[in-house]
Amino acid sequence: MNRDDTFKKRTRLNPVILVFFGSLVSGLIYLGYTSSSIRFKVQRFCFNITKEHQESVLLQLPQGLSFNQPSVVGPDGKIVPVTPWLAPIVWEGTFDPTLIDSVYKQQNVTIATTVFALGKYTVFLKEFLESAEQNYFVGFHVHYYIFTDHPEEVPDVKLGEGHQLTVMTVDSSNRWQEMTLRRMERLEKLIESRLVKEADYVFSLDVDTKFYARWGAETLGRLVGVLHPGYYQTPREQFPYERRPESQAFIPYSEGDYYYGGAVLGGAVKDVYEVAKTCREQLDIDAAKSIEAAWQEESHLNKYFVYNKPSKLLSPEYLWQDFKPQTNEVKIIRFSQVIKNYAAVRPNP
Ligand SMILES: CC(=O)N[C@H]1[C@@H](OP(=O)(O)OP(=O)(O)OC[C@H]2O[C@@H](n3ccc(=O)[nH]c3=O)[C@H](O)[C@@H]2O)O[C@H](CO)[C@H](O)[C@@H]1O
Ligand SMILES: [Mn+2]
Repeated sequence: MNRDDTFKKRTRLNPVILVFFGSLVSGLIYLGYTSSSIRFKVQRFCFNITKEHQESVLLQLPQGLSFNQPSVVGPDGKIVPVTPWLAPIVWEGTFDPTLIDSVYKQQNVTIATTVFALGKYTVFLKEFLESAEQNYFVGFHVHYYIFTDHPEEVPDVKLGEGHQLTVMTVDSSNRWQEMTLRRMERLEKLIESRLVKEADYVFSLDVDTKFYARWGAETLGRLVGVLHPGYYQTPREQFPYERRPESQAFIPYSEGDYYYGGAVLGGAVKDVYEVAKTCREQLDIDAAKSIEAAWQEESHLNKYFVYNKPSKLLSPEYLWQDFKPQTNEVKIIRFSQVIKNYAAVRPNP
């Protein structure tokens, strides 16, 4: 058969093939409109594409860009509910708790929560866990991972439905700075070994804290940081960012929008992994040069957030300090640092 014959054969076959595929396609379209299961699959497929797209948008910023510092409370005393890159700032009154919980319940999400209690900090666990059980993601799947060098001191707190706790025994350190900054490395490893399979979202929280009010699905997002209660009305050149250029956490006086607290870091497992891994790498570079940033991992977290913007910010309602009097703009204190005697709980000054 020469090339011409093949060509003729193909052209002769074409109408048959066309009719066949034509009926197949119209049949599928018909089924698509009549069969609910196919329609459901088509809808799910489209939904996944949209979701994937929205969730993967990284909010990166080049270094050296000049921009004005945004305010958190306006001159009229009113709260500002959004950042200049259009991320929500979660305040009381900006969300409907029942509605937002229902939205995330549909997705059957699991929230991993890492808490470090090394050395004498195990004393904070009881109040932390008891108050969390009253307020923190009530009715959701929550898995606490308690990292400690004293597993026998983890209190037996009754957990609500869907909540579970795993004790992770780790080596002791003799410097408090070491305990706080190694959280990044331990979080990174935990995500690699377990959380990728066990959770959708993860929060890393300070243990010297207490919940006073609801903390629910309004805090979920791709990458979540909290505004530090001590600096949300401070000019950025006075932020306690690391200012020595030798440190990887260095931020120039003309940059940075907010000062974030190291006590809360959260988001989707994959996005928090990027933060933990990057901060751990930067901490390692600093350690090799014998530099420790002003506020350890909090300084590195702030550096990360200046150039990789969080997709959601929690207002200081989500990180207060018990010694700080409540202010007008803060209608509800949800989570707060308890008053601690530094000399009594830390192993070194
Ligand atoms: C409110 C807030 O944002 N606090 C941050 C701030 O001071 P803080 O005074 O809150 O630091 P901190 O003493 O609470 O240490 C941070 C956390 O490390 C753990 N820990 C620390 C010491 C110890 O002996 N055992 C132990 O388990 C524990 O989970 C504790 O909550 O700066 C720290 C870094 O310098 C962290 O970024 C804190 O999150
Ligand atoms: Mn603390």
